[in-house]
Amino acid sequence: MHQGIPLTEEDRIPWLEILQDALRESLISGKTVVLSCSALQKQYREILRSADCNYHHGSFNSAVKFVLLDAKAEVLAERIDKRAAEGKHFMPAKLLQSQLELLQIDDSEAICKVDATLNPQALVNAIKILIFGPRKPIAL
Ligand SMILES: Nc1ncnc2c1ncn2[C@@H]1O[C@H](COP(=O)(O)OP(=O)(O)OP(=O)(O)O)[C@@H](O)[C@H]1O
Ligand SMILES: O=C(O)[C@H](O)[C@@H](O)[C@H](O)[C@H](O)CO
Repeated sequence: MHQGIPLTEEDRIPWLEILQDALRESLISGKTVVLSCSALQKQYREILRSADCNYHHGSFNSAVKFVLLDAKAEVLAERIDKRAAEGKHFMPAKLLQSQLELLQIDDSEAICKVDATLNPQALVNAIKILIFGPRKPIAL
């Protein structure tokens, strides 16, 4: 990617399988974890959902939940350019288009979307509500 060449399926699958193992370990030990991963395609997300030993392929009902940090291409391009200018990241902005072309979200997956232009704390709050539901008022 650093050289401006997108990854291939063959590059991604073994990596996703390593992530699946890491998620499975966390699920088995009862830990709640956040995994940040592009998981652009439905088939990639299925690999991660299968970290839940009870997962039935295609049911989308897994202990592994997905949240899409949703932003327009222009916002993403601006952020990538800024990062590249600071020399902080391996991915050149010219790879953004191929990433967006690969991003495939199927409505039936019911993936939670949050507006990635919110500030980080507002994003965390929104994600917590989507995953765990609203906080219950404390009974007096
Ligand atoms: N909510 C936000 N508001 C404003 N800027 C943000 C926000 N989230 C991220 N950014 C900026 O966008 C850039 C990318 O953010 P970050 O490195 O967290 O993304 P990432 O998805 O983890 O990236 P990658 O997977 O490519 O490493 C950074 O310059 C960061 O400061
Ligand atoms: O599968 C891929 O093509 C990669 O995981 C990418 O998605 C990037 O690494 C990411 O966009 C930058 O963080």
